[in-house]
Amino acid sequence: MSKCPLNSPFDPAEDGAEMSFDGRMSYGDYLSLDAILTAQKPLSDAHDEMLFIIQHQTSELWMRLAVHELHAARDCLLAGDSRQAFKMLARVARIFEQLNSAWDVLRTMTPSDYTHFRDSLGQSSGFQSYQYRLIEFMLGNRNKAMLRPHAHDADVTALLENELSQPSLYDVALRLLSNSLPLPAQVLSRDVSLPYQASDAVMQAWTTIYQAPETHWELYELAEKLVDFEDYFRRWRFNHVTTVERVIGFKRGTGGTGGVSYLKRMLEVELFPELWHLRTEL
Ligand code: HEM
Ligand SMILES: N[C@@H](CC(=O)c1ccccc1NC=O)C(=O)O
Repeated sequence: MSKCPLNSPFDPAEDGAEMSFDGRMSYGDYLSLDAILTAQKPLSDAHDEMLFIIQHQTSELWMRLAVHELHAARDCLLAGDSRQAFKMLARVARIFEQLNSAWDVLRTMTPSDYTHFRDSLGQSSGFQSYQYRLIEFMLGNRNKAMLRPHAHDADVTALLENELSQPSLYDVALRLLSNSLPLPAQVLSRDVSLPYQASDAVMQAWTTIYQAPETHWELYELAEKLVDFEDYFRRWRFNHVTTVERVIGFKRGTGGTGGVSYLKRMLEVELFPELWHLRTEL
């Protein structure tokens, strides 16, 4: 007679599942779940504040991985290991795709829901996300004014300043490009802590790559990986500003900026300008 599953439920221990974790590392130990799952501390009674907190915390976790991958990708490019770097850049693009999908969850929060706890946020804002700023700095969108909200935190300031002292991912890409096609000295020895200025000579060089991809395959692949990433990054910015307009309209931001007007201005930022402009020339 076959056993009835309801009368004698399956015991995974019979299948070898470990059931005793006294003194042994468990799933929760390895992942530090005690710390992560007790880090949600709503300041109001509003139901949606939990959504808001978790949305931001998960975004910061994905950004942590993006920083890890971007660091490694830049190191690989500097060491001449482009293939590894391409893998990492592809992953960073996927991370941003993940962040883009996540807006759908936050968009279930209506303006009325948000007003129940917006005042509790004080003057805090995503504008003060140091990981977001680090990602922008790593990619090449460098603006020293963005250090100021972090002046109260010496460690974060040091982290961001250290990043500004190193060539950005795009600076490294241009150094690789210059190994195959000559670039002006002012591009290669620029002060990397300053914002990047688009250059005709760089656009000419990238245009040459795109006109004969098969003879410059690695540089072509690198360029397309960068464009692919910027494509996802632009979508993130667009999703953000659209969600913000939907939730707070044209109110000023808690961080003190004009809100939607500031975020719309950021939509115009080009991380890898020549890689977009060359397309008109092909
Ligand atoms: C209802 C949801 C949200 C609203 C109303 C909102 C609103 C705003 C506003 C108004 C700004 C401009 C700065 C200011 O004055 O505050 C801003 C900046 C920012 N927000 Fe959000 N935000 C939302 C969700 C998010 C989420 C989920 C993230 C993910 C981490 C995020 C990350 C950022 C970042 C990184 C900036 C700085 C952007 C830059 O400087 O280019 N925001 N947000
Ligand atoms: N800047 C938002 C507040 C906000 O969104 C926020 C506040 C604290 C922590 C993260 C936030 N998210 C993104 O800016 C606002 O003006 O309503």
